[in-house]
Amino acid sequence: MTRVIVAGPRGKMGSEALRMIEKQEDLELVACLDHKYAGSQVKDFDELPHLDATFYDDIQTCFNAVSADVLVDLTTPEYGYIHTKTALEYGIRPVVGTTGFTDEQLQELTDMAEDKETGVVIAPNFALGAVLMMQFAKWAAKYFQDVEIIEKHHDKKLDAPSGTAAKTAQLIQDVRETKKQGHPDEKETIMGARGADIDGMKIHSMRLPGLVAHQEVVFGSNGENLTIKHDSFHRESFMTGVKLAIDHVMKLDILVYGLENLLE
Ligand SMILES: NC(=O)C1=CN([C@@H]2O[C@H](COP(=O)(O)OP(=O)(O)OC[C@H]3O[C@@H](n4cnc5c(N)ncnc54)[C@H](OP(=O)(O)O)[C@@H]3O)[C@@H](O)[C@H]2O)C=CC1
Ligand SMILES: O=C(O)C1=N[C@H](C(=O)O)C[C@H](O)C1
Repeated sequence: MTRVIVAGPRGKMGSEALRMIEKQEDLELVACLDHKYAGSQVKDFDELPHLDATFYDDIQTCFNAVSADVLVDLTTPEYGYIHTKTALEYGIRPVVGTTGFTDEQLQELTDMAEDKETGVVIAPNFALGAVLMMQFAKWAAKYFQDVEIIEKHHDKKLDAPSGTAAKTAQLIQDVRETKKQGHPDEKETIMGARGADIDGMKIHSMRLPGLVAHQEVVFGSNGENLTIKHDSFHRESFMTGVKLAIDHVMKLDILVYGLENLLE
């Protein structure tokens, strides 16, 4: 039995994670970390599963009060980072879905995990289709140098570009040489019109009510375009990946960034 704490239990992803955990015979929810409602039980909330697990609003109090194997963090960039560091200090293995960490923060957490020989999984996207979309994009980038990433999310999202878009760009960078795309003399008459720039490739972030999580990676060459597209229509799409990450993190002693590293 793996004992799990969920941070962000009332959120769109956190509540879905509670529903997933409730269905698993080998996972036990032992506590929740929120910044509100300390002392409440999960079952006190009508919209959450009928589970006996206490809400804590202080991470140290929480970690001192309960024995846990894994912290699943689905909060905000600011707190996700603090939670991940604190979990490592307590020897609790973090599974992090929270996006928006800087490269420096990711490096610091990587070094800390190695130093403590404690497993961490940070996955910018837990949906298996999205992981495949990123891998296909990396493959295509070997043959198509010009690429633009268009990510579309709900308008409650805090970070831009999305973690998935940033990870996709990183995977493409692994195989693509720096190239400034578009006309060499192009000028933006409205700032930002051409999107964010990574080594000359562009990322465009759309935020609209009604969207969940969607991305297109569009490659261009002479007389042809290749579009690789993924849509998450429901947050259930992320839960197979969350369970996979919980199972794997128990066997790891380093930080793994990206679910593709856990797939056969
Ligand atoms: N890796 C993946 O596959 C996916 C990752 N994400 C990422 O997961 C994160 C959460 O997304 P989502 O569920 O949509 O966001 P929500 O805003 O719906 O949920 C975040 C929750 O965290 C709570 N929270 C805020 N601060 C704290 C804190 N200090 N301690 C504990 N809880 C806190 C919020 O409470 P309150 O509302 O009261 O402030 C809220 O309930 C984001 O970073 C998002 O990008 C999302 C989908 C998929
Ligand atoms: O905030 C979201 O919703 C999502 N965040 C992740 C990201 O930033 O890529 C994963 C998915 O796109 C949904």
